[in-house]
Amino acid sequence: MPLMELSLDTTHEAVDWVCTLLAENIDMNDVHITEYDEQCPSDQTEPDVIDSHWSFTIRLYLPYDVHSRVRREKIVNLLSPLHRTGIATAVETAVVEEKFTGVDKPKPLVHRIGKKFVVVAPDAADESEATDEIILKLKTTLAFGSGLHPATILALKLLERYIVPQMHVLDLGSGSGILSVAMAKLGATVLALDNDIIAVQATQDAVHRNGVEQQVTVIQGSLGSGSDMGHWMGGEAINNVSKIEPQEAFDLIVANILARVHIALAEDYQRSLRQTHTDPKLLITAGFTTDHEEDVVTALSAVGFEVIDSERLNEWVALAYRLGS
Ligand SMILES: C[S@@+](CC[C@H](N)C(=O)[O-])C[C@H]1O[C@@H](n2cnc3c(N)ncnc32)[C@H](O)[C@@H]1O
Repeated sequence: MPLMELSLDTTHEAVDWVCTLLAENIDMNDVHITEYDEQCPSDQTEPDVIDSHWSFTIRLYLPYDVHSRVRREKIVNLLSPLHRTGIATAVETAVVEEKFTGVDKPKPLVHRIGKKFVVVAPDAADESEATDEIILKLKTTLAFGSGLHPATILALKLLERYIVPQMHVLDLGSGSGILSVAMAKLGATVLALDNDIIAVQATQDAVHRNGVEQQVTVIQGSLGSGSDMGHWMGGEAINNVSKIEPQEAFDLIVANILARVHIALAEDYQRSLRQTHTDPKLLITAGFTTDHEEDVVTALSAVGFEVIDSERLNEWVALAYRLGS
């Protein structure tokens, strides 16, 4: 039976967003994402700037029948705001006999991040990991964090430098669970908090899929005053959000979250880190662009955090801090 193929190109910043919109409406098994620039050698580490505006091609397939036009309209309408704001191309339509007519069948997306992380398809077979590789398997869900967004990439690059085995860490705003799984695979024990139930379920799925249940606890909750902040997309209050009181419990906190949340939680971060004789108290913040950097750093410096490292990709920035004693 013929298929209707819809395709569009999109950016690093928007690819998660496109997937989130699609996941709500169609079976993600019929969606294929390929990196735009396949010339990039697989052992190349992430560049600081991505030159090409378009980073990914997304193709999706629908049955070609009497309902196709309506289905197509729905998807085009869904994605048109992204096209209007210049972060996705218009949707192109073709009727094809089989998937990937006229193009090379995309290989499953394997995305290398930093020196160690490799994001693979959610159902990829368990292969023995090369000693220097850490495999992350993630299902596409409505939760943020496929590993393709710059903020996630930058957070992972800092985590691979600062996580050491036996650390106890907090992942605030765990989304898809990608950072929690990565930290567990680096040897940490993790408390993963998200105030959104969809993200909590996605994190639980990622934890099971990657076999790190022993190391990661997942709770629908937030840290201190973060529990009263409501949903990040709309701000409305959310029920059943547990409040984790800030008390000296963690060796490191990572939060890929909006700048205003980092600013509001500066004191809660500070009170949640524990003193050990040997290790510094560490914080990693991501989720904002350089225009918010000064405000975030000012708020965190005021409670004793000192910037010790950074990662940048286009206008996105992630910072690592040490808390002075
Ligand atoms: C940008 S996503 C990050 C997902 C993932 N950690 C990553 O790095 O890709 C931010 C997540 O924080 C969650 N979030 C936003 N505000 C929050 C708050 N006040 N407390 C807890 N979670 C929050 C959102 O639901 C969302 O899943």
